[in-house]
Amino acid sequence: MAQYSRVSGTVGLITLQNPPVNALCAAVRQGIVEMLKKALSDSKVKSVVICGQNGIFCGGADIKEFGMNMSGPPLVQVIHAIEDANKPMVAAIEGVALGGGLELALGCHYRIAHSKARLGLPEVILGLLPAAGGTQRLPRLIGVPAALDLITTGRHVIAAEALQLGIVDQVTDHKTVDAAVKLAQSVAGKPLDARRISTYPCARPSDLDALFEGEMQKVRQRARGAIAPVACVQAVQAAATLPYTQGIEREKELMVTLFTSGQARALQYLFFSQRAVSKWSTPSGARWDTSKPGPIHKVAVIGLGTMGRGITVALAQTGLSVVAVETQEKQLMGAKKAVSNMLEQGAKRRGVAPTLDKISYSPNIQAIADADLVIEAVFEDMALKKQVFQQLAAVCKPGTFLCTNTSSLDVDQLASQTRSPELVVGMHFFAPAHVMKLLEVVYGPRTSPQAVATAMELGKKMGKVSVAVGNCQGFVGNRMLKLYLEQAFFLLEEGATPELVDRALEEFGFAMGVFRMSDLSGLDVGWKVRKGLMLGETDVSSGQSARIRQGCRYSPLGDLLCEQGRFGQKTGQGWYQYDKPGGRVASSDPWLHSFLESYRAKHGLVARHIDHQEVLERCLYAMINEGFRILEEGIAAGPEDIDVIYVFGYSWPRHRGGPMFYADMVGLAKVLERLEHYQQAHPDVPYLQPCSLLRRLVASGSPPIQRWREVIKKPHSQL
Ligand SMILES: CCCCCCCCCCCCC[C@H](O)CC(=O)SCCNC(=O)CCNC(=O)[C@H](O)C(C)(C)COP(=O)(O)OP(=O)(O)OC[C@H]1O[C@@H](n2cnc3c(N)ncnc32)[C@H](O)[C@@H]1OP(=O)(O)O
Ligand SMILES: NC(=O)c1ccc[n+]([C@@H]2O[C@H](COP(=O)([O-])OP(=O)(O)OC[C@H]3O[C@@H](n4cnc5c(N)ncnc54)[C@H](O)[C@@H]3O)[C@@H](O)[C@H]2O)c1
Repeated sequence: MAQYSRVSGTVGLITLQNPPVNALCAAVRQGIVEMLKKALSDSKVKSVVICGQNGIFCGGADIKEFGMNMSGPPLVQVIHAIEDANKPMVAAIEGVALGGGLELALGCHYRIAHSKARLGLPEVILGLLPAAGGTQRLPRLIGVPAALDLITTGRHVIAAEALQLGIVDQVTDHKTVDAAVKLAQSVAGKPLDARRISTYPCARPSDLDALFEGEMQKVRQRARGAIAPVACVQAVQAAATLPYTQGIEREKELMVTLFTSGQARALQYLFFSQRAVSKWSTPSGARWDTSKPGPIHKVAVIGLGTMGRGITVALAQTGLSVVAVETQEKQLMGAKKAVSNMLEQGAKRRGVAPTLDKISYSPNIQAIADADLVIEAVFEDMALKKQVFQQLAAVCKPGTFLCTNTSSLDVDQLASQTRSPELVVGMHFFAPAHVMKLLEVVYGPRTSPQAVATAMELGKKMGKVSVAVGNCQGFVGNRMLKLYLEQAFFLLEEGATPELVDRALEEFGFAMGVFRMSDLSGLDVGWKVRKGLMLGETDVSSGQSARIRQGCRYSPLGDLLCEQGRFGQKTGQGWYQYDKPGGRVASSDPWLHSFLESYRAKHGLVARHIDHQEVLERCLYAMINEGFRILEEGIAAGPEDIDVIYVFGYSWPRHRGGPMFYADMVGLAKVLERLEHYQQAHPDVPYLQPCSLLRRLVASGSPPIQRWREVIKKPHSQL
């Protein structure tokens, strides 16, 4: 777990050994203490280097230990022992020094990093703070403003920036351990008092109070209810205002609060879920570790509207050759300009050269003949997409993977237009496609394991968090979203306002409530989909109410707004009003309120008081119930898949872990009880009927989310 050797005669070398990232588990901490004793008691050793095996210094505390009883020496004490050492201690940083790993390095008297190394204190992303002295040492080393930035955002810096900030003393392009040994030799015997960071005074900017007040305001606004960023500011404030020993006590006190919070559990669950989804499997037995992706060098994109443009940018940024096809001349011209702009802006931000030469454009589908993979992104129209897939089958070379970016249409129907349905797979990107991290990879019953593996691998290369899901209407994300939106419409019918619904959801942690979000994405998008499903038009001849479609409750409110030309921000009016078409600042619209009143009067609806709790329960539990159906049908392999989709694709607040994790936190019995309540109150909404998987989980004693898969797998007859 930690190895000791003597190198170059006088340098003790302690190597952390805990693959894959040398996390500081109990055995590693114990190992460091023992090896340090050895080094300090070896009279031949004049200085000591600490490094990590396999080119990685240290990924921090062992996150897997957090849910368990902690044993072994506490990290804070291990780091104090290093700092107190009477021989120079040098950290040789390769790969990463993150969290506790960087804190360990800050306990050393000198730090040298490889030029490609990344350093950071990302604890805030796990709902924690750097509690092994990081909040006290970093501000003393690099100043309060820079430390606040790193600790509250958790961002990683590369070695050059670390050097500039003063976190490391040297950067090397050569073998880091060799350079560290040289440094260790050069400082042997030198006094160490001025090298112990905990003894440094913390430089206080003159406007300290104003600085912390401003930072606190900024962080609270960004945090949307997350408590860790706020605690990070409080801990740094302690560094700036208290002596080190008191500061470290404050750090611990704040950490205990965070450590035992549901938010830290949610964020750590998300950390492992994000990694777990890449280890995909399908009900037919295909798996990530037995399915080999096909080689992809050239990708074609068909249709250069909103999505096609973003996908083209994301592919070119990955370094792949792209052939982009658009049949409308004007769209093609616009796309060329827009894609080039996006690439140039992105390259400027990242300090690299734009990859414009990776893309060729054509109005002709024949241009894609030698592509290895095609992503279709034409209008959401089944007839058109079928036609495009027939063309693809005729034009593409044998073995080309054919992907669709459809957001809800049946991938199997498209596969059936081709001679090789096993090569067809959904690649559902989210807008804007070059920014949003989520990719749903949609497999049908005939999709080959290789096609899934290829789409997942391509997503990974593009920097996406890819989740493999089964084929059904709306897949996972949009299928659940539909019910969330519908409940919000029903709440308006029953007496709520868009402002009330949005406030409840924003207080919960969503960046935007459902109505502000709809205005941003355009009300016409959902209207088109509903018309496609024949939900958006009243069949007057049937004599049925406009509020009943296909035998179930339906709210035509969104359709009525679209019929008035109110498409949201793009037209300057939607659920809110804007100062001009394209305006971004939403304000309440008296027209909308009187429209809702007349609508209710017309349909004999009496407005009642609706509180935030009901908004959350109606919108979120309806969606969660659908999540259980999705799990029961095997459309998603586990709750982690759904939660990752919601956090990365639908801005679900990260500190709440995702909808299924939230259900676990609330308590499955409570979710079931409230769904039963709402189902009785709204018998015309069949999907409020609690899903049988939810009932089975409650009947099995509501096991924690990590054990749901066991219940999902059990045949229903065992109820
Ligand atoms: C009663 C209450 C008392 C409370 C008292 C509280 C006092 C507690 C005092 C504790 C003091 C600790 C203080 C410290 O400040 C806390 C921390 O250090 S938290 C950890 C901070 N570090 C991180 O957040 C880094 C996380 N990791 C990464 O960002 C990346 O993994 C990486 C290191 C950049 C590597 O990325 P990749 O190469 O892409 O690889 P993967 O991400 O796929 O990871 C590979 C594999 O490793 C697992 N893993 C990674 N990091 C850790 C880790 N820190 N601990 C455990 N496991 C880790 C990862 O899960 C992958 O495994 P898999 O999931 O695939 O099996
Ligand atoms: N817009 C979104 O937020 C979003 C998000 C995820 C998925 N999607 C899906 O992505 C697809 C595209 O959506 P969009 O919003 O980019 O549409 P869009 O209307 O912006 O663009 C579609 C483009 O396809 C072009 N086109 C039509 N027929 C063509 C053909 N035969 N060959 C080449 N080009 C053709 C059109 O000229 C147009 O430029 C749809 O399936 C949609 O459901 C959209």
